[in-house]
Amino acid sequence: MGSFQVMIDKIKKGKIPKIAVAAADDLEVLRAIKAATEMNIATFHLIGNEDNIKKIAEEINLSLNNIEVSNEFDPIIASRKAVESVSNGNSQILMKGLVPTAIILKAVLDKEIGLRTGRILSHVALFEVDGYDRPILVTDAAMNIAPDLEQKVQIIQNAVDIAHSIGIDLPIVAMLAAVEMVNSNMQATVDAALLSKMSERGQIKGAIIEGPLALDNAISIEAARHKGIENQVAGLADILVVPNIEVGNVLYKSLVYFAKARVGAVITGAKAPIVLTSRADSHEAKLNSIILAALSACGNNI
Ligand SMILES: CCCC(=O)SCCNC(=O)CCNC(=O)[C@H](O)C(C)(C)COP(=O)(O)OP(=O)(O)OC[C@H]1O[C@@H](n2cnc3c(N)ncnc32)[C@H](O)[C@@H]1OP(=O)(O)O
Repeated sequence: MGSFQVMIDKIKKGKIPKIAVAAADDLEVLRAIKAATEMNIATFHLIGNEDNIKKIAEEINLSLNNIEVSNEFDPIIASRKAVESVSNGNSQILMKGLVPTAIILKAVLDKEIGLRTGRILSHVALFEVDGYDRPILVTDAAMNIAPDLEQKVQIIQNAVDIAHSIGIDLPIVAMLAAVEMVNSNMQATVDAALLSKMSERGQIKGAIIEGPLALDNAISIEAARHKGIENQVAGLADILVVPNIEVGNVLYKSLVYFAKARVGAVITGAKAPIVLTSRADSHEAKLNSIILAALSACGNNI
């Protein structure tokens, strides 16, 4: 059974969360909401162009009877209203609809109404890739642009927390770079080596961190052996930590478009989980993200 299916069973044992959706007037968003409603894993507060929401809902046979709808044309204001719905306790999860990522994240980081906790907020995507024997997490493909060493520590911790919540007790974290040796001209390799040593010394707990590793050595035992990388974790990564947003975003989209991987993604580290997918992602990706966020919100670990 796939990891997303296992999560659904777990979510149903807890209190069903309400999700505030910013700029919900989008076909793929509403298709995901319809599926989540039918699975009974979430209720919704939709903020967006009400006429468009009603029109799309009718087209896809989504009943709005038990769904709260707030009319708001402007995506910036819709984002702020959705964030407020979470910060005032009306909703337990925030979801991005048809709005650019930076706009909703600015509302999330707003000092007055936002969802800051003092921790780093970061994006964690969970992929099921045919041919890879385990679910794989990728971080950070969407929020932190060029994290420094201290930010990478917190990004790793956020991803490790998600790994624990889906039942990976001691995840293997691969710090991705272009090469396996430390090269002082490539900051990613320097940070990776430091993080690996910090893990060895117990400064980062709950995971084994290894790096620098190129992608092939992180996910293929054969490739690692071929390059003479003799350790117990090379080729067996559960979490891929990318050096910057460009690498993460390209990896995310390569897995979806070339490898046809199934994906769900959340922003974690905030007061509530945030469903954040690309506007072009399918309704399946949005549904999987709702599932991942609902599991985080209900605190029912697998
Ligand atoms: C993969 C599928 C989905 C996608 O394709 S997404 C597409 C790509 N993603 C994006 O375009 C978003 C990339 N990130 C950004 O644009 C920006 O970093 C972001 C999140 C909007 C924040 O930008 P700004 O509002 O300009 O923020 P800033 O750097 O001036 O900081 C303002 C205050 O917020 C804080 N902050 C920024 N990032 C944070 C984080 N990750 N966790 C916690 N706090 C954070 C920052 O410390 C600052 O705080 P303070 O005001 O000094 O107290």
